[in-house]
Amino acid sequence: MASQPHTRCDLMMFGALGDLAQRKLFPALYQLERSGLLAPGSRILALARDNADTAAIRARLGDRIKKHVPAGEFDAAVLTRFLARVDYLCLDFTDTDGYRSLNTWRQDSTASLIVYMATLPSMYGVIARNLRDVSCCTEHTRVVVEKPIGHDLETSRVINDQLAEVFNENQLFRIDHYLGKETVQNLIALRFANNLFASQWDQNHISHVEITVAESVGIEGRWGYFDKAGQVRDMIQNHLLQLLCLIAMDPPSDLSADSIRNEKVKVLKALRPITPDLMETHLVRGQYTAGTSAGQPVPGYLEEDGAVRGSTTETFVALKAEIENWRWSGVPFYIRTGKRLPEKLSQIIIHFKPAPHYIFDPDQKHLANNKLIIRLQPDEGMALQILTKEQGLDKGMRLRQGPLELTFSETFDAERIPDAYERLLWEVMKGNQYLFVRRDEVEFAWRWVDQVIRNWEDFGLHPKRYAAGTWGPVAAIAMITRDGRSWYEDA
Ligand SMILES: NC(=O)C1=CN([C@@H]2O[C@H](COP(=O)(O)OP(=O)(O)OC[C@H]3O[C@@H](n4cnc5c(N)ncnc54)[C@H](OP(=O)(O)O)[C@@H]3O)[C@@H](O)[C@H]2O)C=CC1
Ligand SMILES: O=C1O[C@H](COP(=O)(O)O)[C@@H](O)[C@H](O)[C@H]1O
Repeated sequence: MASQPHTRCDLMMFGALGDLAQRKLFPALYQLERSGLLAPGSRILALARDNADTAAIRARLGDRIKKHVPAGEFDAAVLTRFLARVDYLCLDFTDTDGYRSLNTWRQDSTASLIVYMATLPSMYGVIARNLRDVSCCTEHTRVVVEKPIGHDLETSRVINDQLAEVFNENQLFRIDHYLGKETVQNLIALRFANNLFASQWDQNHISHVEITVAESVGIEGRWGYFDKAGQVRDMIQNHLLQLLCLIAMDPPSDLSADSIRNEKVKVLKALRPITPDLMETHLVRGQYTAGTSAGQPVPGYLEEDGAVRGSTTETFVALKAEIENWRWSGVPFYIRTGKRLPEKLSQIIIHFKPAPHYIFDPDQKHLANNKLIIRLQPDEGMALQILTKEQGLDKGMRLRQGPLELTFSETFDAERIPDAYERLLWEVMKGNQYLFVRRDEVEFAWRWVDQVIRNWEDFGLHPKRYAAGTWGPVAAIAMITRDGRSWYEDA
């Protein structure tokens, strides 16, 4: 991370007492303070509808920050310094007149204004219009909005239109927090700084790609939200498709936001629809039943707090995505993501094709594919599985598979890996949009996801059960096995 604070900012945090703000955003702002990256004079206005004063809200935020920041990174003096920047205003976001107090807080401040909408997407348009009506924003105001943008293409267009009534696209910072993860950004460095990979990155050299984003947690008290979304809307439409784009996109001509986003859009446009005739071979939906997590018994999805009996929402999905373009023709991207899987693990495996002519022991031919394993979380790093000769006089030319290994925490010691939200907030402060999602990306992703959902509904594809603590329904294993492959498991 750059070591200089950027320009002075006034940050308005709508939804300051909500789950995201308390668990992620304020701890991330605290970390920026700790790293000396909040410019002197930068201020934060916490906005929520609790009737409380600034002192009470500072105390509450202090408690939450202490709870969510690792003990070794907590410093009472930093917290005091940080909380001194925070003011609180009680506001119902629908109350237009109440917004005049925002101008009082700004007091003709010349600091850059950042508006963070950490609240329900149905509020985004309301907040935007109210800010405009009291003249609280200018064409320089930066606006951060959270995912999901809508429930489908149509509703996302409504939200995007409402935002566009007030703000230009270059003012909008649509968050996909996976883009803020250090290792996700590393995909760009890996692919475009190393000619070794750049020259091998296509259907001539790669047989298939696997993307796994597994979570061990269940619904975590968000059943009401999650049941309307499901794993495809909650994870595939945004995080997983963004990962796929970063792996599959053509080289951008530079690192500017639009160069990168143009290339990602081309990938989204080239995704093959999963039509009804492909439902049984390309898509598996799952829902967890009671099982275990970290050795403890856990309830099934339909037994969680707030659950409604009979829900057919998926908590797991595995799918085979195909990209219909020159580079990726014939290279399936196997994607799986789910809740209550055995561990938290996000990784991408690039499976290279074998050498054109094999001259070693036929019994070892199954070893012949090189693999690049990119570990996004935890234990961030990369490993290239290569073949070498077994050591020893009696071994002849027996092959052995082993990794060329790069574990970031061991190789680049001491550097703490910043949380995604720290990075993203820092980029908003700098006004850099390259880690944020442009409107057409959101809409092309919805277009693809909408047809997947429409087709499974028409087809009647119900979720298959899997016990909490397992790797999803067996059908997900069958899907890849049918193609003569298997999900990568670390030996
Ligand atoms: N939580 C998470 O881990 C993640 C959340 N997100 C997204 O972030 C956004 C916020 O999510 P989350 O924090 O979980 O949601 P919460 O419901 O916890 O927070 C939303 C906040 O908005 C407030 N709010 C709603 N309507 C009004 C209003 N009219 N006036 C004033 N305040 C209002 C709520 O206040 P009140 O309590 O008084 O109703 C609440 O504090 C959502 O878009 C969500 O999809 C994205 C990724 C992960
Ligand atoms: O956006 C979301 O992401 C989290 C997973 O994020 P991670 O950084 O912990 O991998 C997921 O649990 C949540 O359902 C989803 O809304």
